[in-house]
Amino acid sequence: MINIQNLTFGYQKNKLVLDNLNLKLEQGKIYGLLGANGTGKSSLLHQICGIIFPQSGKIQVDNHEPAQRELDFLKSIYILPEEVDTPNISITAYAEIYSPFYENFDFSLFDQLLTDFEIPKKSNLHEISYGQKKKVMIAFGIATQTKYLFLDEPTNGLDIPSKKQFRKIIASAFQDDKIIIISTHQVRDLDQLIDCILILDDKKIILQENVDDITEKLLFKQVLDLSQAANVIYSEGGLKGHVVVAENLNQENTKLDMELFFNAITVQKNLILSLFNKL
Ligand SMILES: Nc1ncnc2c1ncn2[C@@H]1O[C@H](COP(=O)(O)OP(=O)(O)OP(=O)(O)O)[C@@H](O)[C@H]1O
Repeated sequence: MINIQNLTFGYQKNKLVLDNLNLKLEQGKIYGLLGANGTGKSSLLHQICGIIFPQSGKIQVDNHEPAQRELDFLKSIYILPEEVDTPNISITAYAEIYSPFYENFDFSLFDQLLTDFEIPKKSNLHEISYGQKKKVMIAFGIATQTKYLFLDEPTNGLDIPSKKQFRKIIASAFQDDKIIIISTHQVRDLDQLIDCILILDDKKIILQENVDDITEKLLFKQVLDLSQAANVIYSEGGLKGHVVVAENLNQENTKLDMELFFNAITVQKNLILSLFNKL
């Protein structure tokens, strides 16, 4: 369980990045932390991990306060940073050196994930591409089997087949006792993987909704002509007509289009928040 109360943080005292942010996350869900560039997604994750510390407010991860950096807490959490910085050693050596910290590290799972990503484990970390490095670190993170797994922009640098593989790997590695947070502004990559969406905007989490609850209230569809859709909240025109977000007044069953939803909330923030009783 992660419980954040009135979290306030800034790199400079008079310039807050997060202001009185509240958030409660429960086990068994993959959360998508969405927000525009610079809204503070990484800063939030780094505070939950105890890498940087709040100015005020309280963060609780199970019975730990991250800023205390207790060993039991640090062992239960793995964060893949947005920028990966690796030593000049082989992948095998990396796993041997860094895995002992994680008592449930699964070497055979690590090998399997490297095979899935088509990366020879004898490769040197300085002699593979940025995308390949990122895949090694994703595989390492999953193999740690920590209760908390935070992935900051994990699909940056991954090619399209690898993004697809990433979604598959995360979905199959996920277990009910874990919390995964994937922070990104590349929302399209995460369709079908996320259980609950968190939107960070204006220094706060302005929306926390399960995907099922979003599609109960909103529908996402493609129409040739805008007159074919009622109660439209947001639309985008394209070559094949329009994609729309509309109020779901007749309990239609449609699939969440995360990118469209994110764009809609950027343009129609108050209207969408009011539908979710967040205003
Ligand atoms: N080390 C730092 N020192 C000072 N300011 C920083 C530092 N790191 C981030 N910032 C600022 O804090 C704000 C939030 O940055 P953060 O990296 O948390 O945002 P983000 O939502 O993760 O962005 P992105 O999507 O671009 O990765 C930005 O305005 C950024 O310029």
